[in-house]
Amino acid sequence: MVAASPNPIHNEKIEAIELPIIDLSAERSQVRNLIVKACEDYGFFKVINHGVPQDIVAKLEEQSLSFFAKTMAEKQRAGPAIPFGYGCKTIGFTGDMGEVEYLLFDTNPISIAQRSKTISNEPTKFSSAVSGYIEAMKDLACEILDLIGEGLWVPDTSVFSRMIRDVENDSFFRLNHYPHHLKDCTNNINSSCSSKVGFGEHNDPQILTLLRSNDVGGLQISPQDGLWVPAPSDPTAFWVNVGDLLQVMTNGRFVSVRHRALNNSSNSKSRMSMAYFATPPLNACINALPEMVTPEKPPLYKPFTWGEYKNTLYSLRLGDIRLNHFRASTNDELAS
Ligand SMILES: C=C1C[C@]23C[C@@]1(O)CC[C@H]2[C@@]12CC[C@H](O)[C@@](C)(C(=O)O1)[C@H]2[C@@H]3C(=O)O
Ligand SMILES: O=C(O)CCC(=O)C(=O)O
Ligand SMILES: [Fe+2]
Repeated sequence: MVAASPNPIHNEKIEAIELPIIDLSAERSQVRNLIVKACEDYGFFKVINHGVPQDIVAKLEEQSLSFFAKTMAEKQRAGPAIPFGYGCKTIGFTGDMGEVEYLLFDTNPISIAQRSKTISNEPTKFSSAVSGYIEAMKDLACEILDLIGEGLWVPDTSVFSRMIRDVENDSFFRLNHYPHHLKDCTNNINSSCSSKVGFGEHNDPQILTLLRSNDVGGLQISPQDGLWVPAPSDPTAFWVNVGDLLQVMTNGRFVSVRHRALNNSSNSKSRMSMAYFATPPLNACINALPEMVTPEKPPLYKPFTWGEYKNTLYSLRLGDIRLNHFRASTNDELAS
């Protein structure tokens, strides 16, 4: 079924496919199999009954809203996002732009407390809302990663979550705000110019992302070239994205999901999203797990550390397929 959603780019198909929804309170053996299937089919799924207390989310939403409602001069006190701080319209360092403003953090509570002094008039309140949310996201990410370890039947089921629990983990956290553009808006909500790219298409580089938004949609995934599938907003749930590192560790069995966020000017309200990026330590060696490699399926990628990957990532454009820079040589290439 082709949906009537506004499409910013011609020759793209927008299709309303039902994306996997996984109830984390269901029986464990069933949950882990459903998660593995969703990671193989889409690299993307929604979790419900996840056990994250609603007040943790509500506190952060309130703090974020009051930050984004400030004047530009006040917001800029949070410093440019190089790489952490406040950013408006520019994404990364290589010229990418989008209809978005954001705050990017590392997940160390001390640096969050420090940065909060430039963000809020009530820094302790802001910092405890961000750190409390990050702690809950870390637990949820580790629980999902343990289920993945079990579902893949690897002998060490904590192989993924251990990297995130490591004190040296390099996880990031991001608050995105997509201001609605009433001035651009005509009365015709089907107008093709009513939708702009908020956050351009890309793959998340890390292991796993947990994404939560308010009740304003805009997120889309691309399971194949030229096809976009809306991921409807659900403020009570989390969307889970497989990132590049999990694709490498599963030797391509799981897919790093291509996604983007549109800023739809026909919305009466701004979209706000919160993204936790579960990331290993800089010195963690990223390689296909031995159980994922067979003579018929040799490693698809060369081993690298997260630090090496991170350096490459900042030198590339948002939409680049970064993993192409780490492909293992094929037998044919070696022979030539
Ligand atoms: C253009 C860029 C922004 C980004 C770093 C990069 O050079 C390429 C990857 C981008 C991305 C996408 C997912 C996350 O939002 C992010 C924090 C990340 O780890 O990689 C962003 C980076 C960013 O905004 O700094
Ligand atoms: O806001 C969204 O829905 C997507 C954000 C995103 O993909 C990101 O921050 O990496
Ligand atoms: Fe993303």
